[in-house]
Amino acid sequence: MTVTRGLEGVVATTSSISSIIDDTLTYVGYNIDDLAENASFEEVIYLLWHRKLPTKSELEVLNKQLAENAELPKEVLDHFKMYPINSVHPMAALRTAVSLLGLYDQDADVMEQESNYLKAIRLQAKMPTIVTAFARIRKGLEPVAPRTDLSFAANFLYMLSGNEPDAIAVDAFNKALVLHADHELNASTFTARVCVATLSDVYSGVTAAIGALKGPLHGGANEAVMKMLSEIGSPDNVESYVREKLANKEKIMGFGHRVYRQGDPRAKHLRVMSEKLTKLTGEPQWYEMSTKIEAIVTGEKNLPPNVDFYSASMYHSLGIDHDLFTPIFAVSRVSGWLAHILEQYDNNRLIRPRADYTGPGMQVYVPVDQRS
Ligand SMILES: CC(=O)SCCNC(=O)CCNC(=O)[C@H](O)C(C)(C)COP(=O)(O)OP(=O)(O)OC[C@H]1O[C@@H](n2cnc3c(N)ncnc32)[C@H](O)[C@@H]1OP(=O)(O)O
Ligand SMILES: O=C([O-])CC(=O)C(=O)O
Repeated sequence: MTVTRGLEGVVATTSSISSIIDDTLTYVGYNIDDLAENASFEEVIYLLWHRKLPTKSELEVLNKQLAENAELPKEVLDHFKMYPINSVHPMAALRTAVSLLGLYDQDADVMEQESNYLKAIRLQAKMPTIVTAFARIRKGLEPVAPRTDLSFAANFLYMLSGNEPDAIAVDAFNKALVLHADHELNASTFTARVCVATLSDVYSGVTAAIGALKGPLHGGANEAVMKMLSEIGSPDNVESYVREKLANKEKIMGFGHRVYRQGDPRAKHLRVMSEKLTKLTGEPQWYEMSTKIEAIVTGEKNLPPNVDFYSASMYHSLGIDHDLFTPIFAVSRVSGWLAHILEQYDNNRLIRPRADYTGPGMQVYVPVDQRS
């Protein structure tokens, strides 16, 4: 057997959702640069789920469906109050809440295409409400109910703070949502597809994907980047901190990628937003530190920053708690997970690779009282 560690380079499925070819990322053939500059996140959701950009009326229907489904069942809100609120990570809370939502969806196990599409809408609509409600409840604040007249990006920021966000914040947050929406067969998307390929339900697929996104080698890296920036504390400390880490063969979070070689095309958009927002908030040191880190890691290791690097300082500048960065990634990426889950159902085959066994050869069972 030939083992490909980490399945590097293995092509495990066909997909018509997003592609990475020669370091260019496209969603259904649209370059990510074009979408980041021009599209609303709602348009991107439609694009990923229907493989075409919506007409005005199609977009209005989707917006209405998302708005109408954003409220959480009371049971889910009450459940948050039972969590060990001061120690639980919001990604664990999100994973649990999505699983719990499945209990209150009577159609959770209905496997028809239309039913699965409607579940996709319900889940996409509720993800921001879960993340923001949990973020408030743990601070002793009441959750803020979703509004039907705000965009997806504006509604998230509104539910988080209780105040209507300004246009600059909404634009930046919308761009971040667009940039994180899908990424071919990344680890969490693959996890979702493996899960539903057993013909398990949509809630199970998304719950599994959240678990995979949580790790610091994947979506959890954005929070880890902010932890690193906070530890470094000032641009003057960057040089010694980074060089010591590299000398100890430790990884610098937010750098490197399994697929991109020249660089992650999403990072430049986040870099621009990080520069703008850190200046606006009077904390340019976060951006300055980030660019210094980039210069050293790129120079020493030839590793460019990935999507998680500049998103950290950008989200920080929006006043968002650091442990909400990865849940925000999930709020966007669930659109991609759901697109892949629906695609998997449409052309399903169980995903079941092999393992090259390296344990002992045949052994004879010895009863427990005869073992030394
Ligand atoms: C949304 C996302 O998931 S984007 C990725 C987010 N993750 C991170 O930012 C975490 C930091 N980066 C990493 O750990 C890796 O680059 C990954 C997980 C993204 C990709 O991993 P892989 O393709 O398996 O590469 P692997 O970890 O084998 O690294 C290859 C070599 O580059 C080095 N390397 C890779 N990333 C880094 C890094 N961030 N800092 C320092 N060295 C690194 C490794 O140490 C290894 O060196 P070696 O060959 O001398 O042992
Ligand atoms: O594709 C990957 O391996 C990780 C990544 O950048 C993403 O999921 O956005």
